[in-house]
Amino acid sequence: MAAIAKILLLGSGELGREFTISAKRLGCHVVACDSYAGAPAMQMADEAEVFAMLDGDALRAAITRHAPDFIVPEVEAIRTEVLAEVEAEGHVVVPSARATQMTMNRDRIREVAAVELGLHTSRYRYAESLAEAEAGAAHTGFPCVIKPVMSSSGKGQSTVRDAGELARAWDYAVANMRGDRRRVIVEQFVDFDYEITLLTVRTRDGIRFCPPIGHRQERGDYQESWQPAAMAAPVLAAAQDMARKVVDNLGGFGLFGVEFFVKGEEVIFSELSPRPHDTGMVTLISQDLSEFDLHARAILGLPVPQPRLLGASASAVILADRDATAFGYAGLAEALAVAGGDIDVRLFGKPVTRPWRRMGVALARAGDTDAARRLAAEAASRVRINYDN
Ligand SMILES: Nc1ncnc2c1ncn2[C@@H]1O[C@H](COP(=O)(O)OP(=O)(O)OP(=O)(O)O)[C@@H](O)[C@H]1O
Ligand SMILES: NCC(=O)N[C@@H]1O[C@H](COP(=O)([O-])[O-])[C@@H](O)[C@H]1O
Ligand SMILES: [Mg+2]
Repeated sequence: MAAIAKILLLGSGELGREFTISAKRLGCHVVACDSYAGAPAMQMADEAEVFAMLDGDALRAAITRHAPDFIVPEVEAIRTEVLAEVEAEGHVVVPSARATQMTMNRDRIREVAAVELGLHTSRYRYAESLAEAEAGAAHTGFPCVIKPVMSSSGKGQSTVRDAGELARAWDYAVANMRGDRRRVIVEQFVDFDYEITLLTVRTRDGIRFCPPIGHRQERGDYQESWQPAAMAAPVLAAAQDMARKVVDNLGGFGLFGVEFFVKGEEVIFSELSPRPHDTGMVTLISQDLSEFDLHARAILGLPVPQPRLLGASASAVILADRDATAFGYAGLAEALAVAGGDIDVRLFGKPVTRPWRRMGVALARAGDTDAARRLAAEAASRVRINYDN
């Protein structure tokens, strides 16, 4: 194999797809894995493997069969105990088996951040029953946010305004949690002014920060993001200091998406991804090196320069609204014709639609972030999904 490195990619969604493109440009061989065939990254990769990554035996078999130089998780739902075992046997897990274990479970990363590192977080309690959730809410006060400790993209998450809504939130969390732990975190609702993702790259030559990314979420899932987010210098410095502490604790090399809420001068750590972040897709148009390029370079031990911002930019998601296997796209030309800035679109090639499933993203670069957000939203709205059934 005349590749510079072999990568086993665990998870093959849109983030893995762009990462695969970045890694392949640098001469890597990529084996893309996920639980279904034809996943976005598989369409770009050298090889594909379909299996349940929470199945420890299947995961270990894939690692043994491919003997990769780097194991690169792309989703959280992975049998991370196996990653810890193979790391101990000499495999390289990106960024580290510890990082994947801590971030797969909200309670574990919360303990690292709030207890071990003493970072400022929202008030919280864990609960394994409705009665414990009620006690948790008594501790946080209302409103509070209930989330399964194992979930992502807002799945199973709800905001509870009063005690009467708790039972429904508990049931919803239990019904939508993944993995095998019936546990939720009850978090104080933070009435933040804005929230950011701070893309933080841990390289052999030290830490690099991308300019902060602002974003807006609905149903716990991201709708639009923009870069740079306007922040006072001391507030950004405080976030950078916290991000540095967390990624140094987790260890390894690669890019992390560290999430914060900001209220006035107060910076509240929320959570992080030890991998490229969905809100960071804006870097596909905003930076000379995207978050995917930075992740690839950091993993491979290549030089990682300070990323350069090319201009104020934004991303806006393109969502499906129903279940379908037969569908097509229209309006791409109209989207790319949006005037007033530089426009681009990514369609992920997902084989089926679901209500709210992210199928693509529109990107825009303009004079300022407000203009970029307007253009990205306009471009996203012009891409239509035509359902045949
Ligand atoms: N305690 C809170 N107070 C106010 N808003 C919150 C709180 N927790 C979560 N949110 C809102 O919900 C969004 C999603 O929450 P969080 O990042 O914890 O979920 P997630 O499922 O891990 O999402 P992702 O995987 O996309 O990062 C946050 O970005 C924020 O907008
Ligand atoms: N917030 C995490 C996130 O955005 N993850 C991205 O979504 C994919 C799953 O999408 P799907 O649910 O449409 O298959 C994941 O594979 C990853 O690329
Ligand atoms: Mg999040």
